Amino acid sequence: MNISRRDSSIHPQPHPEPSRKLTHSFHSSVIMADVKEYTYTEVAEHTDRSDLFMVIHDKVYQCAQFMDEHPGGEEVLMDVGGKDATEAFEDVGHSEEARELLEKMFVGNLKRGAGDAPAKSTAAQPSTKAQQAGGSNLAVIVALIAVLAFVAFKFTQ
Ligand code: HEM
Repeated sequence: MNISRRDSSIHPQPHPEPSRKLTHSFHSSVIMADVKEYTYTEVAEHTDRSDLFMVIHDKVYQCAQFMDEHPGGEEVLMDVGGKDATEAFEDVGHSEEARELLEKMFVGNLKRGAGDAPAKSTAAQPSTKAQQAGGSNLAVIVALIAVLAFVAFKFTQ
């Protein structure tokens, strides 16, 4: 009798805190596992008006239900069906509202293979920044020339 009571004190019940943490991490991994991954080859199989996938910023969207509603028309969506539409989508300068609509069409993430082209978003960003930097450099040069011309003009008088 006494021995069994002493046994239970040697092996106390586990503290509730770590077990709660374990449950939490278990749930997060279940949520992560729920997000489907598509290869480019899989995305390219969905090009029908009634089943149209497109990739924007490495996320895959099912746009079939949106064809009639798109303010830019269905043709532009058909053109990028089964492809990476990041450039086309960003070139138009879509609003925040358009980006919120995208969330409802999300079906999974793009799984980029070794032979696949790199993300268009990352390829486009440096050139845009370089262009912006080039533009501001030009402004500085023009301002310098204006100041030098003004100083030269003052000297000649
Ligand atoms: C599923 C992805 C897309 C969604 C959710 C979407 C959503 C929208 C929305 C809400 C507008 C109204 C203006 C705005 O709020 O920005 C719009 C306009 C437009 N979209 Fe899209 N769009 C998508 C993909 C595309 C693609 C791939 C193109 C290709 C070029 C495109 C071309 C246009 C054009 C040209 C307009 C302007 C229409 C006008 O003002 O006459 N969109 N889009």
